[in-house]
Amino acid sequence: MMYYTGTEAHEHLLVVDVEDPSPEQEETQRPLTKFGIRDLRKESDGGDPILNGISVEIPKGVIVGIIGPSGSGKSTMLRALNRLWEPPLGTVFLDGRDICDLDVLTLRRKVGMLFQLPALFEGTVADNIRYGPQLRGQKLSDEEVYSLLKLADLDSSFYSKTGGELSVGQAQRVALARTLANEPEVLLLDEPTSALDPISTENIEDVLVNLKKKQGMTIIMVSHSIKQIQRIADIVCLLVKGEIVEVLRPDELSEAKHPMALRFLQLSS
Ligand SMILES: Nc1ncnc2c1ncn2[C@@H]1O[C@H](COP(=O)(O)OP(=O)(O)OP(=O)(O)O)[C@@H](O)[C@H]1O
Repeated sequence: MMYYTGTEAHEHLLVVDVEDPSPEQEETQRPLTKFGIRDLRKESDGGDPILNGISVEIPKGVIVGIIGPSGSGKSTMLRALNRLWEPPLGTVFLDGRDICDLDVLTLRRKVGMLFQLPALFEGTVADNIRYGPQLRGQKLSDEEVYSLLKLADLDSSFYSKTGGELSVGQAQRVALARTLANEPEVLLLDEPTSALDPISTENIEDVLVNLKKKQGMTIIMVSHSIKQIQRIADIVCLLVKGEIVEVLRPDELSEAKHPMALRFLQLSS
């Protein structure tokens, strides 16, 4: 199924082939663009570009991989999407609305984020999962906690465990379940599996692909692993020196034309 996701005036026009959109998405004729990112710019104190005019349309219900050399601005770009960092220039639109017009807590509920290392709060896994809804005065039932655990591929025995009893991979899945408890529409992931072993990595990748397929979740993931991006992403944005220099499908990476992007891909493969 093809989704045309750009505008004529825009630098990056994407036609994305999305497999298996959920039936709900088909029925509601979903809006095509989740994030519209316009000309994000930031210079370092020395005048070097950190973000050098990032502009891209991010479609709904796809996994977008963000790759590029170290220091190219991947994390900075990601953090701009839920206002963990505010760029001095440029605009981010979520469903067509400038994210600066949204209440920041509402924004962060809609746009959840997961980092490289999971940081769980004190208390049990269930306490962690209940935390976000509780802030809004909502108490999750045991069944709701179990179903969030299941969504993150954890069985019910994790309910009353504490952080100290978990492996890093399990803790990352609990952190994911805690984020999912807020019912986000978008997940931002900053190298979520780089501290995990291959089995835990595969578990997380499976969960992410299921979230996309079953819930139409939009997932934007920074990764250093080209192989991982090739396994799960629908679109790849290649950043070099604060600029998106290529937007490709994972199977087109060898066709990258930008010399530094090509070099990066060759060295990383
Ligand atoms: N608020 C800031 N002020 C000044 N410099 C910053 C700021 N945020 C990031 N930088 C610098 O911008 C550059 C891009 O950083 P960023 O962490 O976004 O890159 P990255 O591509 O995610 O790198 P890595 O792959 O190593 O994690 C780095 O040189 C960083 O030191």
